[in-house]
Amino acid sequence: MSSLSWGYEAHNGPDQWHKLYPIAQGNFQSPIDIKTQEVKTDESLKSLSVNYNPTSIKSIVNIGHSFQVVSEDKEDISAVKGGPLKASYRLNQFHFHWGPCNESGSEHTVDGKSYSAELHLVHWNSEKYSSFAEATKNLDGCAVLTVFLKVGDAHPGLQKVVDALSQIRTKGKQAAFTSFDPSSLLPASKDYWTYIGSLTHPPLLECVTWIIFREPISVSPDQINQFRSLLSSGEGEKECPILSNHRPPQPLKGREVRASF
Ligand SMILES: CCCCCOc1ccc(S(N)(=O)=O)cc1
Ligand SMILES: [Zn+2]
Repeated sequence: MSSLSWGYEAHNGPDQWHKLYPIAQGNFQSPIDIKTQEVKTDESLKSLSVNYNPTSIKSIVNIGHSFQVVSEDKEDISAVKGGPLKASYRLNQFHFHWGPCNESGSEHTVDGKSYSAELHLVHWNSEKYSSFAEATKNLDGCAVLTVFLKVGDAHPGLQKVVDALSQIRTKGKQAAFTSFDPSSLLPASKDYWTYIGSLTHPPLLECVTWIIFREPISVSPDQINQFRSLLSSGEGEKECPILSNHRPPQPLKGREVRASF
């Protein structure tokens, strides 16, 4: 596997990543299985303060192994603070992870249960660092808000994202995507679990405060199928759909998982 070609298949997937990214076998890797009987309720955890401004959302891009909705992060337009966070963390992008069928696809699991997909809203500590890339080099650099997706009724907020996917079917394609409020993708309850971990694909840097909402949002089978219609192949190449882009849970290595509820 060359450093440029990591992926999610047998020859270049999660079991191979350690060969080029030894931190894959580190002590603060993500995702994890959340064992609800072992989490510790922390009364001192504050409520999360999520302040997203739709004007910060700029574009949607097919990055080959997934797609991202990119937020303008030159200033604190959309940010999160409070909860376990000691600073304001600026929204950089959000993306999803999914699998080939609805029985699996999330990265984090709860008591061994997978959800069909998982939303990651990626933020970086704009009080201490000057860019996302710089923040990823520090344990307190990043924060990822995570929402589980389960199949059921269609999600109205997600449909705007799904409708844009037809413009970015092949790897490298991007399209304007504006005036979208990422808060529309958050569940009603703000109960969450939190722990310290890593980026879930290379470079797998251990720089993330994970904040995982307990309540999933419902999406329709067709909405998730639209994710699977994205291609990892470029325009004019043999079509290769992105059917799976989730890393399995990693060893907890003694870390504590706290609950806000
Ligand atoms: C220094 C460049 C890093 C590029 C990669 O950035 C990432 C990688 C993984 C995640 S995730 N699945 O853990 O939310 C978020 C952002
Ligand atoms: Zn992710």
